[in-house]
Amino acid sequence: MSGPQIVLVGPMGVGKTTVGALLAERLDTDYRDTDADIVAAEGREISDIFFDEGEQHFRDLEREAVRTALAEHRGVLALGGGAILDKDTRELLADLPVVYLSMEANEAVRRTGLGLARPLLAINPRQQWKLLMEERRSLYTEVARVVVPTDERAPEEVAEAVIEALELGAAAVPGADPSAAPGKAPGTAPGKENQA
Ligand SMILES: Nc1ncnc2c1ncn2[C@@H]1O[C@H](COP(=O)(O)OP(=O)(O)O)[C@@H](O)[C@H]1O
Ligand SMILES: O=C(O)C1=C[C@@H](OP(=O)(O)O)[C@@H](O)[C@H](O)C1
Ligand SMILES: [Mg+2]
Repeated sequence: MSGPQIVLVGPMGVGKTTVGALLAERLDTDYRDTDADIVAAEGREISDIFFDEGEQHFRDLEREAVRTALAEHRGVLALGGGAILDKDTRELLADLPVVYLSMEANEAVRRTGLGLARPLLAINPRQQWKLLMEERRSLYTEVARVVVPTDERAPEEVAEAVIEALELGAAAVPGADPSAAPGKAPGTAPGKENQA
């Protein structure tokens, strides 16, 4: 199958970057993060791009970064939290092993903390996070094959739950034949039965 082995989506601070790197290590594959790709290509921090040129310019860069990464990368890929706002991106994600990492609002505020690294949460983070989730929750669910809640789970436990949810366990065992691992039917709508 072409495309990344795992694509992580979910809100800011849920742990896509942290868990993505752990997953790549566990699965002995490469890790890539579209936020990092944008920072490297532009030579500037995301907060500077937001403040200097505005969110829409960032979204344009993000759409291209996601398209390129989906075409090139075969390991674990983490997207920025707002990447799924773009319809073309959502279409590209159809039938890929997309995992929605979810969490509750209290945990989100704890994990993102104060600071300017995430410009959309720079002012009134709790209310902003709630508003963003009202807009985005159904989009994360739409693109995801499985949902993995992260509340009260350490990053290593989240990584383990992702591997179980995608039934990649055999691939994590040295010497095992990954092609023997059963896969979920592509496009399965995530409901309770797909929560890990
Ligand atoms: N499962 C977890 N439990 C507690 N803290 C976490 C967990 N996953 C990530 N974090 C912390 O939350 C913050 C945001 O994580 P990050 O991986 O950057 O999220 P994202 O890429 O989804 O925005 C980091 O400080 C990270 O150490
Ligand atoms: O949700 C968003 O709109 C954003 C999420 C961020 O990535 P993380 O989800 O990795 O924090 C980053 O792309 C930018 O600050 C915008
Ligand atoms: Mg991130």
